[in-house]
Amino acid sequence: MSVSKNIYELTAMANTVKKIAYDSVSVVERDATRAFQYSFLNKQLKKCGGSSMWSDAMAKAEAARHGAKIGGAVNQRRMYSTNSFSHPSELTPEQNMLNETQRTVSKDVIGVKKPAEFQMSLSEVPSTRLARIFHYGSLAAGMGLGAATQGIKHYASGNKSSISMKSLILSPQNIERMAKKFSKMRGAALKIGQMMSFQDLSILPAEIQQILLRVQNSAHYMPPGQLERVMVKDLGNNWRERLFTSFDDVPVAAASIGQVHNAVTEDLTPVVVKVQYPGVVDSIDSDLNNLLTLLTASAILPAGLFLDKTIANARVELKWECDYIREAQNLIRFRDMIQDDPVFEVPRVFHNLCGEHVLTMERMRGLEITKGNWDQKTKDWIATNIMRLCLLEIKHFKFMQTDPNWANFLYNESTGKIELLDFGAAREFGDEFIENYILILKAAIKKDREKIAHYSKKLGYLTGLESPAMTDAHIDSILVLGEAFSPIDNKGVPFNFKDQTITDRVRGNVGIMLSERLTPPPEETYSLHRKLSGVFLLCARLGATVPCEDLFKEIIGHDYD
Ligand SMILES: Nc1ncnc2c1ncn2[C@@H]1O[C@H](COP(=O)(O)OP(=O)(O)OP(=O)(O)O)[C@@H](O)[C@H]1O
Repeated sequence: MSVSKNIYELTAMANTVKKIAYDSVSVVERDATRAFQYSFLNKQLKKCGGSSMWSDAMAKAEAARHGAKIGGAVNQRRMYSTNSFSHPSELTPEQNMLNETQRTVSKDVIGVKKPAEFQMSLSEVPSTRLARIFHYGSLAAGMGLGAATQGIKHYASGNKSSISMKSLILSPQNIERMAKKFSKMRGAALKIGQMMSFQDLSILPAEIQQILLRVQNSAHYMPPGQLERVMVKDLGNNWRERLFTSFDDVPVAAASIGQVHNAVTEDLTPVVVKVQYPGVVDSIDSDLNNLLTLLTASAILPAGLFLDKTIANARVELKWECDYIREAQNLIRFRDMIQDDPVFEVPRVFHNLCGEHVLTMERMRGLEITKGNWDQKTKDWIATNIMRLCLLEIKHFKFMQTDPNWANFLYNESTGKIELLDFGAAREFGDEFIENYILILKAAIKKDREKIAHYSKKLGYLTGLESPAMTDAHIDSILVLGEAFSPIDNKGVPFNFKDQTITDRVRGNVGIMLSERLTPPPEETYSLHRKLSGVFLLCARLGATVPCEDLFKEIIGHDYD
């Protein structure tokens, strides 16, 4: 490949870099980023021996024009670049090597970084809209530069094969970059990660799955001053002395919307206090827009996902999650619904210790269900009950805790109960939706393709104008969903999730479903399917055998009544 071809590809790459960055950043950030790109790319191009498309003079002129802003950007970058949480042992040798390379490369640009380490670390949540735009903008620019650097290295090493923009964008360095930035931003970025990891895992590129996993395992929490401001605003001055016997400064969990502290009330009841990160609620809209631009402009997400609808759904759920008053009401409602159930426990809310951004509830003592070293019988019992609860939520409660994150289910060995957490995204389903959805499920367990198509149209899942291939793919995926519950498949034998291939087979149909679907799925199915697939994955993770057919018969019934 000739030098001019290399330069041509680099130019194209640079244009994409600019597009990603420009689409995502504000005007102020844009100027700084542009100057940044010019000088950096110019330097890299010179290093690899190609003739520079941005001459020194041009770079200098740009640098002079934007000098002050560049200085500001570099300083901010230096300041923010010291937060790191990934442990090198979590990464492959190649990733570690690449990270080392990235550190060397980034030295040129942003100053020296601290070595990566995994621990709960303090980091201020960017809380103003401008600060958040800066972070997304710098991420976009960083990713673009990362891609350009990789491309330059590729050609400079004498490699003549061409390389796709997508593989450059999804380089290990950029994955690391995104995981770190999303963890710092928290809020929308983290939540989207969580949502997608259950809902759309099968259709996301493996690299994105890797980011989501990393982001979910991150552990940043607010510095004391930021925490104090939120607490004073909601609970008043001297809240600590007035309301608690003790309050642990270091949280036990730092999640997407808030962090969770152990505390003890005045009457010595152990509680947890969930404190929301400031600015998270106000930035949902702009964060989501920035994320959407970043992911689509960089071609990271595949086309045809009805992404707008997914994001619109995420927007609603995120706003729910930030509404701690709504979450408290959900906790009370769910606690009431399961009060006679011998298996489940929902924490009690302490109204006098709550506010708009502070939610105090009874501290549960169980252990996350995937973390205990229990015998298979206990695991089967846990999985069976979680599946039972899911069917109860559909048929009887018409109200569902829709976040199937494994951390939201605890098993308390001493009480023999399963404790349920996180009702932020709990939601109601209308009678009509549930009625039609159940009819689809019933048709699925009877393998009645015509009825699946019929009720899918009624529910708005199909328009009736789809290609036969699309209709077949849709019906096949619904049939797969019903398999665990079907008397035809199971004949009274409990379903073994250890050997199931359900998730893989649904994945097989996804390509055609996405490219040929004419209408986005009904809004309710986003959270419902997230929950269902989460419960399936959970049962698989526990290697459980679950009498799904019996549970379905008992709770939902097999007949079209
Ligand atoms: N009542 C409780 N008792 C004990 N631990 C709790 C309780 N509530 C929350 N936690 C701990 O805090 C973690 C985060 O809480 P929760 O899931 O409610 O917050 P969140 O902001 O909705 O988190 P995420 O973004 O992960 O969904 C839980 O996984 C659990 O470890």
